[in-house]
Amino acid sequence: MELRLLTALRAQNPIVFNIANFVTVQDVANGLNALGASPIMSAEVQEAETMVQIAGAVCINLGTLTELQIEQMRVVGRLANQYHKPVVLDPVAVGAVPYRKRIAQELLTTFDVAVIRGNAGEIAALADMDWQAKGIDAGTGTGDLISIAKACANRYHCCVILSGPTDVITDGTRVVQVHNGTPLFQLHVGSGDLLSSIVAAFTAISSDTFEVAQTACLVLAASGELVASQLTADRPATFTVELVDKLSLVTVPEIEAVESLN
Ligand SMILES: Nc1ncnc2c1ncn2[C@@H]1O[C@H](COP(=O)(O)OP(=O)(O)O)[C@@H](O)[C@H]1O
Ligand SMILES: Cc1ncsc1CCOP(=O)(O)O
Ligand SMILES: [Mg+2]
Repeated sequence: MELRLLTALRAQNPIVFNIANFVTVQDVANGLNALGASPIMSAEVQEAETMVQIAGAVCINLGTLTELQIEQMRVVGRLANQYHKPVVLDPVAVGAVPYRKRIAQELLTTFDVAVIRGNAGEIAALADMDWQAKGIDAGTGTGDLISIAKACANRYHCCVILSGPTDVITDGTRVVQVHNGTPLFQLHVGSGDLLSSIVAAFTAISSDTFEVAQTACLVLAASGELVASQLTADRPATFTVELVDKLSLVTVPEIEAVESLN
């Protein structure tokens, strides 16, 4: 685990170009900004090349995809590969909506991604493994999460983050699990979207994708855990606001004091 990467991210303030969804776009922008990255969002394919050129990394989120946005994703993904900018894909609800799964799998043949970040329902769907996803949420299943994450990583030749109560990070061979977090994340729509964009921010400052994926998971999960530990009741709105503040203020020693991974 390389928490020095958080210090480096705050020093470098990398631009993260997000093809976002209209549900959580501002949460993602504010969370990235608070952490120390520099978000930019765009829905116009005509400016795709400039966006990719100025960005340190790209995050493509399928949350509210449209045919127009899918074409933008194709163009941006190819440009990101051309300019050697890492791409993080957030395959929102591909386990619940066959159309989305088809689009995600088509995109994954169109350009290379550094990381796929999704919940169990989404990662299982991309790996064509049994799971019962529920809308945007993980849903339920009996499969082994590490096997599912590895299968996805090996199928698409990238790092995979299977997020949830425990985040499973794998490059298809190596596995690290981050046990930090809080159930309050499940009451905050946009937690996963924010994590995917934070992963992208870290990929902009280090080429060790497996390392940065773990670090990003730890930073967000530990920040949420620290916020939850100070709340006197499960308040979803307060958690959301406090989380953004914590992303701005959290220190490496604070994270080290609570980190739980194996
Ligand atoms: N029950 C939980 N307990 C602790 N942390 C959680 C829990 N559910 C999700 N998280 C955390 O919330 C963040 C978003 O993950 P997840 O909820 O899986 O994404 P999504 O919102 O895309 O379904 C991750 O940092 C994850 O560790
Ligand atoms: C509710 C919803 N619908 C389409 S995208 C979206 C937000 C998903 O956010 P997250 O996956 O981070 O919970
Ligand atoms: Mg999600």
